[in-house]
Amino acid sequence: MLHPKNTEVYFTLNNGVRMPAIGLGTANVVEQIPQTKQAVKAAIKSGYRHIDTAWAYQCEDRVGEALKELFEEGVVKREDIFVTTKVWPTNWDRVDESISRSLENLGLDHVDLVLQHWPLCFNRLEDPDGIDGVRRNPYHEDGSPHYNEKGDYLETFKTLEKLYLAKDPRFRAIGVSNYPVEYLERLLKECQVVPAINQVECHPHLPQMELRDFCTKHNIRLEAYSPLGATNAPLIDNELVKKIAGKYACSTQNVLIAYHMRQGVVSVPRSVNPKHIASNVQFVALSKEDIDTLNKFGVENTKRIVDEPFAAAIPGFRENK
Ligand SMILES: NC(=O)C1=CN([C@@H]2O[C@H](COP(=O)(O)OP(=O)(O)OC[C@H]3O[C@@H](n4cnc5c(N)ncnc54)[C@H](OP(=O)(O)O)[C@@H]3O)[C@@H](O)[C@H]2O)C=CC1
Ligand SMILES: O=C1O[C@H](CO)[C@@H](O)[C@@H]1O
Repeated sequence: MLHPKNTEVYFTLNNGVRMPAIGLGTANVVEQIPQTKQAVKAAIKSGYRHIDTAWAYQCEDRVGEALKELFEEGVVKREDIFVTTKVWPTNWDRVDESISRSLENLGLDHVDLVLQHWPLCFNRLEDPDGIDGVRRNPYHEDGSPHYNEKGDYLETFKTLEKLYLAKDPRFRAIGVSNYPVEYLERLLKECQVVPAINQVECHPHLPQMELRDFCTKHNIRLEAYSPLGATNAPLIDNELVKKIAGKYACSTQNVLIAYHMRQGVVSVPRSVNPKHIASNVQFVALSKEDIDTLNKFGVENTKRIVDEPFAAAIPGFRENK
């Protein structure tokens, strides 16, 4: 039986916008930021039609340069691709400006999706080495996060909602990231627009079963970040994933991506290696039984890999640290 490539699979969001099920992640480690442009070009040429970026990744300009060249070369048109950007917690009360800044960096007149990056409000500490002169991750001298104590994390989504309802042409859909169930419950009580996406860490060590069920029930699509286990892709050496990959004669990377695709979850594996980028598109018809096995493994061996001390205020993120 012929299967599509991962890049040919699309999911429909709750407002009717179609989103490619796989995208290229661009949260490159600092030394690799200059490689972002060639990674985006390699991805689009391998069939990807979705780029996941953010103001905080300091590479929107490089994503933009790649897209500009691809448009000029006639490889793709703007309407063929899906671009996501995000509003960082230092910009929690400057949503409008943050979106404009991202568009300026990207050289685009609109993105497809804007996410609230984290349900947090940071103080803006001036820092010449920061982003746009502001420290990205602000901490007090004692190491505690520099939260804006008067800030309410939901304000950011409420502003996105206001712009969305006013038909702001700068984006087509809005969503959140790193929202646990209790924050989504509050959001659904206080807002009219249901987020199209909740982008969270998700992989066989963190299957997010409760959050996934909640999102499915409320028509919020889950999107998996760090699908390979973040930098250096540690999950590609997981013994259970290796065993399952053996059954399908595919790579463990392909199983890790299929795990999401087959459950209706968007995923955004990052790579700056054109061979990896191209190989990550191989579709695997992972069976329900194998997905259940991976989910059971995650429930019994739950492990959050991405550990951000600034996330301490969010329920479920750092209680055991
Ligand atoms: N909303 C949020 O708070 C967050 C969002 N994200 C988003 O999710 C994306 C993905 O998550 P991220 O944490 O970056 O990590 P991933 O789980 O995507 O893993 C990235 C690592 O996997 C390696 N890799 C990729 N493909 C292969 C392959 N085929 N074989 C071997 N190694 C491979 C990459 O190395 P190489 O370059 O050498 O291929 C890189 O070291 C981010 O880039 C970002 O866009 C991530 C974290 C938080
Ligand atoms: O999106 C993001 O990527 C970085 C690195 O994992 C993290 O701080 C942020 O949420």
